[in-house]
Amino acid sequence: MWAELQPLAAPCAFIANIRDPEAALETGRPRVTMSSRPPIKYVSGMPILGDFAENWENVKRFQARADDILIATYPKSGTTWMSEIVDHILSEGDTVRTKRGAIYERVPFLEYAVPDMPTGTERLNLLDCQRVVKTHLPVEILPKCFWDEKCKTIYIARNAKDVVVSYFHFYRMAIVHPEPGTWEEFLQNFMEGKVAFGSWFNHVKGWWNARKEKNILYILYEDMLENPKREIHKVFEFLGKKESEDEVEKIHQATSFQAMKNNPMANYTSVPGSVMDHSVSPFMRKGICGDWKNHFTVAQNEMFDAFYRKEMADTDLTFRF
Ligand SMILES: Nc1ncnc2c1ncn2[C@@H]1O[C@H](COP(=O)(O)OS(=O)(=O)O)[C@@H](OP(=O)(O)O)[C@H]1O
Repeated sequence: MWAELQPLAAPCAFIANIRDPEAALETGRPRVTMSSRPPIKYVSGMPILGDFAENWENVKRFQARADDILIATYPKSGTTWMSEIVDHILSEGDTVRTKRGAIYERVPFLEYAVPDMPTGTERLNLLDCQRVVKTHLPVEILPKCFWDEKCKTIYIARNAKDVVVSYFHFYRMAIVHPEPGTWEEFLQNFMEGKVAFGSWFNHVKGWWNARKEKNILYILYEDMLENPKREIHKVFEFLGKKESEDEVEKIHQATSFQAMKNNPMANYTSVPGSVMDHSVSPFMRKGICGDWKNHFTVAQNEMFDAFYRKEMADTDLTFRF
């Protein structure tokens, strides 16, 4: 299945390696066979996709490198967008390089594990160039090696209401998740932190607090929507790279919602249909702020707001909806 993905123009050695999943397999990982919609399991008290849980030992054993750049998010908060931006910055205008592989190959997902595909750690271990690592882990569960190595970390947070809507549609289309149930049920599970990667509230607050001590650039999805070039400048500066207006403009164009939606290297259409079904809901769905208004009823909104006020009472972190 993996070998059937589209050919790549690959200046980076790892791409050739990851086309051969057998060569990439880590010793000791049990071979899991595809069962659609495996149930959620728990690791370190956090709900996680069943197949990811089975691979957890490899995540714990992962070795970060000092020049790794970590992109951390709660799911559906702009991870892919920021991944594309960072890969463009590191590629210094080389548009062949930014097309060398799908986004999950260029920026592997640390804890990723689904049957018959290389795991995130397998992909990362094979990279011989500077690595950009994606993770959805809450700050308290992130492997300590990232802090030991003082890796630069970019955290992107998005308002909870748009996240839960985006996540609901993602659960529907990405069949490695359990059934989402009805919208009402999913919203309840989200509020109770029973969806994969747990509580949005703890996630965004945990990383917000960690930024006081660690090397973390904390970015809001809504700020990226409002002024993408301003936020791209911030990323350049954080990574210690000099930029020209022309470069920023080119990255802005290449990472717009429409450009990424049309880019098979960014839009996840190369993922096997047994993992993501874009006919149910495309990965690049709407990319806006405020779509929650098309999903929440008035009663759901009032209930959510009351819960939100309680959960966010102990933080100065604020969002635009
Ligand atoms: N360039 C750009 N501009 C604006 N919005 C964008 C962009 N790229 C991705 N997106 C939107 O981000 C949502 C997916 O989030 P993630 O990439 O974090 O998803 S994942 O957790 O890694 O699966 C998902 O949001 P929704 O459209 O609301 O579902 C994507 O459409």
